[in-house]
Amino acid sequence: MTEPGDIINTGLRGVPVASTRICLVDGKAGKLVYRGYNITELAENATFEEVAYLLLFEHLPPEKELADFKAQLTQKTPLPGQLVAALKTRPANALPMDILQACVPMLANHDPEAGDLSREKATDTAIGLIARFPAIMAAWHRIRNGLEPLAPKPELGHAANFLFMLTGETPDPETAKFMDTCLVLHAEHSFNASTFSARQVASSRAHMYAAAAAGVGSLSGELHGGANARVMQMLLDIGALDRVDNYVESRLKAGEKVMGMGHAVYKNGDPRAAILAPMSRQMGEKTGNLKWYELGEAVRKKAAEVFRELKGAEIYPNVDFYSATTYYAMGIPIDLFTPVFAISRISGWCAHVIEEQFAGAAPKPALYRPASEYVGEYCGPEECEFVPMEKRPS
Ligand SMILES: CC(=O)SCCNC(=O)CCNC(=O)[C@H](O)C(C)(C)COP(=O)(O)OP(=O)(O)OC[C@H]1O[C@@H](n2cnc3c(N)ncnc32)[C@H](O)[C@@H]1OP(=O)(O)O
Ligand SMILES: O=C([O-])CC(=O)C(=O)O
Repeated sequence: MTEPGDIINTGLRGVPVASTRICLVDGKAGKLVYRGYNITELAENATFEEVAYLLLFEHLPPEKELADFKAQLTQKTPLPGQLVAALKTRPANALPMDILQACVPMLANHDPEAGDLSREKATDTAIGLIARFPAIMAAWHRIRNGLEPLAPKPELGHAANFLFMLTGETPDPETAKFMDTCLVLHAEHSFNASTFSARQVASSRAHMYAAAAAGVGSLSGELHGGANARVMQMLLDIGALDRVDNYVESRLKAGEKVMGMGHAVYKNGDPRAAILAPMSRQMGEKTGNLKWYELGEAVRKKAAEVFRELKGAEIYPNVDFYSATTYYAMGIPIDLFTPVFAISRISGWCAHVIEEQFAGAAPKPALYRPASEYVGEYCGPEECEFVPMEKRPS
């Protein structure tokens, strides 16, 4: 309950609700840091497996620990047969993010220790979820196309294996590297909506699977991870450079959003977009089709110009803007763009669940329970008197 004069922070923008050692998002400086390491350094030098390890275990892995971690990922990747059988009963037009979200509690069903709330178990479940998210999405894509799921190849890295399990072809090293970098860039982002959802569920001491399923649901929305698919749909709708100005102007003037632009925290640009932009161009060059990169650039410039005119402020592309054209050039189906985000972000969610439940920095995490202002009805000055069914107006 609120008191008169209380300020209502819809969206909790800028309201600190926890301390975290996992990630710094510095909106003013346009800086992103995972456990002390700048994202630019990580994108250039680290693999997704190293980053996932860093997020979960709080340090970069020495060689042997990384080898063990990769072996655990490979060992945990195969899906329970009954889960694959269940996927075969789903309608082919089911949304992939719904499929992914539904599979998370199914994995819990097949884990006899799901209810073990120890830190060791949470870490083990985390590795299992990181291993299986790509397997679930690749299996689902093949099943909906009438194909059998594929087992991973132990000699491939996480990113390359996802592409292999999806397409049945081992990706070329450059494409595999780009996908790996995309996974590094999407792994973590402090208290974004999906991570907050996962932490909020974990704060009730629910298990890792319950928190991860909440994360998937939150990420699916078009204002969050779902924006990458919406960016590509927008570019396809526009279709040609000479239609960009009209499309962007009419959208912004009607008070509608240009997807992939703007950010709740970065007001001077998203550092991940700066890394992804050249990757999107290079993937376009590699496939001999720069059309979507160039169309994106035209949208970005026009949106910034019209936004400045309308609001007197700058707007920049976010991580979802260039990942869209990068994935499209890689041949990833549009409805799998957001699942690719989830395949990476599961590592951040898991690190946050562990922090929330076992490793919180001071002040110690608490069950999330914000307040709300009641603006509903009373019947006069008092609560309403209960009306029996026969006396209610029809
Ligand atoms: C991984 C991620 O989740 S990154 C974000 C992915 N989402 C998108 O790309 C969807 C498009 N972008 C947006 O909707 C927004 O930029 C958000 C929700 C991400 C962040 O919004 P915020 O900056 O926190 O706040 P807010 O919604 O108040 O934006 C400020 C103003 O800019 C406008 N604005 C922000 N982004 C956009 C946009 N992409 N297109 C048009 N207008 C926009 C808002 O409508 C608002 O206008 P108003 O003051 O007249 O109401
Ligand atoms: O932090 C946010 O609000 C959204 C975001 O960029 C992310 O989750 O990667």
